[in-house]
Amino acid sequence: MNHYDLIVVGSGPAGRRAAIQAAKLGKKVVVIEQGKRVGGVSVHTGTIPSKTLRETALNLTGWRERGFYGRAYRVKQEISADDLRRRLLITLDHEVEVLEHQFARNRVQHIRGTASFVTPDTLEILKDDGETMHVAGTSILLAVGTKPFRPDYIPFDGKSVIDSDELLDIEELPRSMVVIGAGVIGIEYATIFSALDTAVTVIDPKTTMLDFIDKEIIEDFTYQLRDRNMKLLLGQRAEKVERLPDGKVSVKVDSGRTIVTDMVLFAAGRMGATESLNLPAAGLEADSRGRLKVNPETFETSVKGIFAAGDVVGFPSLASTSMEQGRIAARVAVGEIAMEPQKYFPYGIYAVPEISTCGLTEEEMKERGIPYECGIARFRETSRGHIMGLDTGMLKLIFSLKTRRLLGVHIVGEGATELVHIGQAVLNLKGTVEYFVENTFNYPTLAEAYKIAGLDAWNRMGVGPKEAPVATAQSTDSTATPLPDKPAPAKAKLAASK
Ligand SMILES: Cc1cc2nc3c(=O)[nH]c(=O)nc-3n(C[C@H](O)[C@H](O)[C@H](O)COP(=O)(O)OP(=O)(O)OC[C@H]3O[C@@H](n4cnc5c(N)ncnc54)[C@H](O)[C@@H]3O)c2cc1C
Ligand SMILES: NC(=O)c1ccc[n+]([C@@H]2O[C@H](COP(=O)([O-])OP(=O)(O)OC[C@H]3O[C@@H](n4cnc5c(N)ncnc54)[C@H](O)[C@@H]3O)[C@@H](O)[C@H]2O)c1
Repeated sequence: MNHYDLIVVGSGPAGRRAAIQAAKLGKKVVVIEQGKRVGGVSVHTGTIPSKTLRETALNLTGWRERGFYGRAYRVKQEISADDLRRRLLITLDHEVEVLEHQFARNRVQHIRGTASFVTPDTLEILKDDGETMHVAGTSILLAVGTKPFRPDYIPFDGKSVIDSDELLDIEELPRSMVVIGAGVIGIEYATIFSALDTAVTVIDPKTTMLDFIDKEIIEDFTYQLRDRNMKLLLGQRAEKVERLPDGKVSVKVDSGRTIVTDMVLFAAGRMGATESLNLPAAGLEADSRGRLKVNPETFETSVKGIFAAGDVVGFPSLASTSMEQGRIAARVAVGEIAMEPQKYFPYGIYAVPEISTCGLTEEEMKERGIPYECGIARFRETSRGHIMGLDTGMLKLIFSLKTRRLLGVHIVGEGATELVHIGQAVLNLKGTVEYFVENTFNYPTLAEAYKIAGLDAWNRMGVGPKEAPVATAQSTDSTATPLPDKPAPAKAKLAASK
């Protein structure tokens, strides 16, 4: 039986980062992956495919040009499912190739098969041909990710009633679609299909959506969705989903209405993929959603030497944070010091339009009783916005009145997921409103919105109380009142507890 310094189960963002980090430290590492190709949910059914689909949809529809040429403008009149898939396959091939090359040049071994515990330090690997083998490790990292939640009352058939993993295999673009679940996945796909001219209805039992985003941003976003005729049935429950003989699907909603549609996408959360691991053999137990509990600083489970990282540990369940969790877990597992991650990480929601956010929302400022001021810039006020034909999009900055520090950045509109990093850097480096007022930005750019929003807030903030540390654009830890911690340390530390 082969023995490794670190065995990694799963080759998604958490697993791949962990494996390469441990290999760079000179350790003997193996990655066990049950999928046909390495990359995990992120490469094959999640992040990369959905973002490629979005980019293809925006390009083929000419979405970004409609500000100039009107809503009827199209680059390609008839867009088929094959048009969308073509670009997807090329992108995924590149992703897998890069990953395989990284593994090869860092001498990370890769075994294809499903791993399950025999003892806390030994795993059995079941291969496709039915053969089994065993491997032992000084440490084991579980980076097994998640699977879509598929309740029994939904008649999934992979064609007209599907989950988000199946969406990439559809044969035809639906003319109408009901999306059940207004979470990140539901909203991203609902808005992408709406951009493709599918008539989309979103149903969610909650009366609000994407509650972790600043309310003013969600109001602007919601207005844009309604303006292009998307139906948002919030506070309503899809009670019964039935496939009809003519191939359509009927969705009965508890408000009394019944919607007949070409396709239903069920996107109401995901479950930790821990079923096949035989956790009791390792002395571990998952929660009711298949997730594992870890120490949020080390990512070690309750069993010494067994670590878990990525979506399987729950919130925030992002590819970006999963990578960092994997890297930290690997360093701890092989006995190296792991630097604590930066306090604030961004969320990027790749809907149409994009939303991105970092730091505290206005609602959180109020809850914590922090006196604040906001600055807002609309993209249509920027020259770059004029050049791009943008009539929507906004950036909102939130500053503490006491320390003048930036505490939140919230963006909806073109380029939001890239633009947010300027705000993220200022947040983590503890910069004040003066940074935006005194800094020169490239012109014409959308980044100029930071200057406009900064000035907007600064004009209303006055000079502030004498004791406020406003002398420099970047206040230091010793002079500034520390940024209040978010209540959930797990969020700040990239780990889960929700
Ligand atoms: C539709 C969608 C869109 C998304 N978009 C974004 C986005 O834009 N930005 C972002 O940051 N995040 C996004 N995410 C989230 C992101 O994909 C996940 O956070 C990320 O993939 C989690 O990485 P992971 O390493 O935990 O595991 P995963 O990527 O889930 O990979 C786990 C791997 O483990 C393997 N595995 C499981 N059990 C076993 C076993 N017993 N033996 C061997 N192998 C096993 C699986 O086959 C899988 O390949 C999206 C997710 C979805 C579903
Ligand atoms: N851009 C990104 O970063 C990105 C994109 C997609 C997914 N993700 C990650 O993937 C994870 C899963 O996303 P998700 O959207 O599936 O889950 P979610 O937990 O974000 O949202 C689930 C939604 O479904 C609703 N819901 C729950 N049960 C329901 C039911 N029975 N019927 C109807 N609606 C119901 C909930 O009210 C909620 O609004 C998220 O944690 C997210 O972080 C991230």
